[in-house]
Amino acid sequence: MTRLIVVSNRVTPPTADATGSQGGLAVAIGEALRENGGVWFGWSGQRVPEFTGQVNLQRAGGVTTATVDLEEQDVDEYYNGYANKTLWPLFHYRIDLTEYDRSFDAGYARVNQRFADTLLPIIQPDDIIWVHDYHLIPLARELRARGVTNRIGFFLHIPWPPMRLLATLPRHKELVSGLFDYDLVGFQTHEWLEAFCDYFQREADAEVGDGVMSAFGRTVRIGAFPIGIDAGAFKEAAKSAEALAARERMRESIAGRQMIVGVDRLDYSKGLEERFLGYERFLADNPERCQEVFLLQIAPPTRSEIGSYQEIRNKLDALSGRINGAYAEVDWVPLRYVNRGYPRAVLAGIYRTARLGLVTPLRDGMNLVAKEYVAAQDPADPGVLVLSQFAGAALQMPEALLVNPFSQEEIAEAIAEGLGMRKAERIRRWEALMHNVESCDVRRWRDDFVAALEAARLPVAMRPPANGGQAAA
Ligand SMILES: O=P(O)(O)OC[C@H]1O[C@H](O[C@H]2O[C@H](CO)[C@@H](O)[C@H](O)[C@H]2O)[C@H](O)[C@@H](O)[C@@H]1O
Ligand SMILES: O=c1ccn([C@@H]2O[C@H](COP(=O)(O)OP(=O)(O)O)[C@@H](O)[C@H]2O)c(=O)[nH]1
Repeated sequence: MTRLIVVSNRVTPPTADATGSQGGLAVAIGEALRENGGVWFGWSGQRVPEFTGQVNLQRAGGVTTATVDLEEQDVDEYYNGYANKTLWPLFHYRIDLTEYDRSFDAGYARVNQRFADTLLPIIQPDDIIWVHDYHLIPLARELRARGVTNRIGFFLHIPWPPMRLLATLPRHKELVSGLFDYDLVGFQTHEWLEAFCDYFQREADAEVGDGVMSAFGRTVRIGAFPIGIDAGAFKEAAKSAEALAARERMRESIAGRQMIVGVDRLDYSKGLEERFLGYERFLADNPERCQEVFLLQIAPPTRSEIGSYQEIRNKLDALSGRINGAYAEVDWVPLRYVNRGYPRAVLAGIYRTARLGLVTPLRDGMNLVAKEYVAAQDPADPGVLVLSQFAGAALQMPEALLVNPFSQEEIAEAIAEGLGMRKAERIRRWEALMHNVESCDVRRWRDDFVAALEAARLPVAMRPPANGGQAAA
């Protein structure tokens, strides 16, 4: 039987959910592998004085993980450096925050080589290999150089930037041409897929056909595969004992008010500063209503060794203090700003209690929180989703109140509209949103990608379309 090997920077076993520290990629991969078997390979998250290449195999929650520790310099140059100081801001259109440093390039190349060396003995002839995200763009090239002929697919969880932004990256073509060593390259949306094609057409005279692109003498399959959640499990999680306890706790503290909720890693791409300003505008514009409302913002710190993340945290500390200082009363604070993570079952209970889900990233590959908020709602009395038009999820969720997250006015108006929305309208919108969350779930994402990867070397006439989510996106 074909075995699936998933490779991502971080490997978070399913048991880690108790800490609430998972990002969306970890959540989605855990769910995908639990059913299929296979191995999840990547960094353990541990730092050691010297890289040994020793692989730690573990089985937890139905998933086999194979992890390696990285040395301090690797973490600095590869994870904090090239991945998160260079590629992350650049791919989220933030060239003002992008740092270019040759030592980062070297560390990034070294870790990709180390991943290839340690993964090599695990690979069996019929395995298909699925590589995730911007940390590992050169991995297929490294594996091919070591003689690996298995099918290898790549999925980018974050946006693909416009050509003119990508061109600001030193040696950009050298980096991204590595994607032609994969058999299939997938994106969250057609918008990112188009930007990808545009780059190679302009920079490498690529030819784009039906689900394929040719350049550098090679042809790669391409497609859009929007990631989803395990909607059924999340719906159930919202009714679990943990969720019920969270709802009870929230109900007491809400004291009859309407709760707005935001849940995001503390990342500048999530638009938290603009969100707080939009909410402040709502408070200023609606003095008669504001004490009936509060915003709960859950924002676990992330990548906190990086200066731009320390800066956004400082800004949000100051801004939340300013808003509460200006508006709070002895028995009410407008903004509950919480810098810690919660398990998803607890989040499910919190989402269900909130009248409004506020999801306003400035740029986001997909955004699973938007889908989780919808899945957790009570069908008979659902809340309203306010969603940034710049999240990948917006293409699939047009029934949300879509906003430009850079506009304080639009955020303030959407909050007012959402809080005042009549039940019939809330139900109508929620049913349409839920239909999409359920039909484009994490299983469909996995099945579509894996089927396209399995078929990647078939003659064109025998291939299924490599456009998994096209109809839904
Ligand atoms: O591993 P970290 O550095 O702590 O970051 C967590 C993850 O963040 C990013 O998630 C992306 O994937 C989500 C699922 O596809 C998507 O909904 C979201 O829009 C993306 O930002 C990152 O891409 C992952 O590699 C990280 O693991
Ligand atoms: O305290 C928290 C905050 C977030 N999450 C989960 O982390 C994921 C965030 O995924 P998303 O795609 O929204 O953004 P990312 O962090 O991957 O950029 C979602 O599944 C959240 O439920 C969590 O488990 N606990």
